Amino acid sequence: MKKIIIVANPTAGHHSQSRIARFTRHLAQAGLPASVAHTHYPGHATILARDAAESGLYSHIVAAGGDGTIAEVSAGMVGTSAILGILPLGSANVLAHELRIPFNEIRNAALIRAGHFTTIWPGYLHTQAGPQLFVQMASIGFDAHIVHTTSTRLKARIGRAAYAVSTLSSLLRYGLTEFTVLIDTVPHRATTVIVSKGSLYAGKYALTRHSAHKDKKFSVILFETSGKLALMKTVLSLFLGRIGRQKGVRTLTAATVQVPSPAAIPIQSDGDRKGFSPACLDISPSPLRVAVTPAG
Ligand SMILES: Nc1ncnc2c1ncn2[C@@H]1O[C@H](COP(=O)(O)OP(=O)(O)OP(=O)(O)O)[C@@H](O)[C@H]1O
Repeated sequence: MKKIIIVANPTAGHHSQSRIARFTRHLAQAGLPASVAHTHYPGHATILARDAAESGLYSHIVAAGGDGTIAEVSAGMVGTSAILGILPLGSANVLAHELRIPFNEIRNAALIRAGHFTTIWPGYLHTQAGPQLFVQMASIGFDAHIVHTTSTRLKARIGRAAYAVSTLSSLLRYGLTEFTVLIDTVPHRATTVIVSKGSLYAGKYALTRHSAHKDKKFSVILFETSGKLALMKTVLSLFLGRIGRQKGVRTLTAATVQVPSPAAIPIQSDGDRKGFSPACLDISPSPLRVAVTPAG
């Protein structure tokens, strides 16, 4: 009989030993023996997930954390037959909202037991630091500056509200730079680019109408605005769910995105800082199986 391993990030926003213990207990009651491996440093989740996938002992590898933990676990198991489970214990948990993963441990354990999964195609971000898998979205420009300047301490204290603080200070301080972005090799000019697999942003805000998780494509949202006032309106429209109708914003579909600019434009993926441009983004050559409810 195959087992379950839970890769838990103790630094994730809503990490909870008691919730993991309850989840493990419910899995055991359903006849699924589960063990827990805690991460000790950034990137450790990839090593733990890779070892688990290569051992062939586990049907499911569960990422207990937020989008950053899910991305690191996914990087270790993408292309294998193991199924990714998600126990949403992060700050924003965008992928979990997107795939309608139960936040309740009892319902989540039942979902793992039922064995349903969907197949998604994650993205890869290539920078000077090497290739890094992302599951939900990456961005270059203003949006990434927010992530770069969000205080880890404040995030630990007030959770997602720390991003609101950083958004306001970034609106005042970020020097908007226009750069060239190649979308499926076609050049465009923008001050920010959001490259998204999903349809949601920062939790449950609507970014696009269509989720591209099951496609070998991204949704690419270009901010063509160059003034601060226009940027403020764009940010407001994002949080009001009206970004699709905002002047100076364009949504395209693509399989590759390149930002050749050597001008050190900030980059983030799945809510974590990922250095600066130049960068290239493409679709993972192998898919990922993710445990979901039949409706998810
Ligand atoms: N033991 C650890 N010590 C320090 N950092 C860690 C450790 N384990 C993982 N990390 C790092 O923590 C980062 C943040 O984790 P994660 O994204 O899951 O939580 P979050 O930021 O609260 O959630 P969300 O992305 O949903 O807002 C990960 O990208 C990972 O690199």
